[in-house]
Amino acid sequence: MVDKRTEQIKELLPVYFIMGSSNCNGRNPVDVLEEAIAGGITLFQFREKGESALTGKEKVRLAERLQKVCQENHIPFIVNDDFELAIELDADGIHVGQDDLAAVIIREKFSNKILGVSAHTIEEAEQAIKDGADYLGLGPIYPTRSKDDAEEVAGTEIIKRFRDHGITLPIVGIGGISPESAEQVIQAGADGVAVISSIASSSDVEETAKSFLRATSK
Ligand SMILES: C=C1C=NC(C(F)(F)F)=NC1=N
Ligand SMILES: [Mg+2]
Repeated sequence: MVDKRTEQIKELLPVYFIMGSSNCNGRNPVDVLEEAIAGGITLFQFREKGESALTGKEKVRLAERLQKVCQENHIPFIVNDDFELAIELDADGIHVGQDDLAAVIIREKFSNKILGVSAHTIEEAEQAIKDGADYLGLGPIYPTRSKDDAEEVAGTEIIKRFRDHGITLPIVGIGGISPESAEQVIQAGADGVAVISSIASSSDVEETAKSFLRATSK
């Protein structure tokens, strides 16, 4: 059964750029996002994390500025973890991990929005599907420098295993993915790659985003 919602979500996942102020090497995150969009990213997640992360009003103001760039370019704006912020901004969706607010609660309050869930086991994936998740984030596929409390490196094997188990929900791989390794992530059965530092800290953000788009176009 070809589900329309699933197809719509799959079209958003090929190059899923994730970023916060700490990923931009001191550059203006608005410029970085504009360049990434010019390079063809298909989805954006605001993830303000790390010791230098903005908080309170400053975080909201940056989120609003990045959301505006996304709206001007018809790129959905997803918020990581922070449900209050997602509601306050009327974001297009939210991404939560296993230690964040339960997906089932979010699904109730944030009904027709995009809901992404990080999963490391088949059980977590099946629970997320029951809770109404639109896509799963699987990883870290390769060693990552963007998340200091990442689970152990899974390799593209995790994607194959979930697909072989019969998980058909859209999947995006995350963790240390480069333009060179992106194709293997797609070949393993993912619908896209989620990228933080390879794009955000690139010396040519637009070109790097373009190379991911080429690597993930089926
Ligand atoms: C920890 C994360 C894992 N996966 C994803 C996504 F790529 F969106 F699925 N985002 C996160 N913030
Ligand atoms: Mg989280």
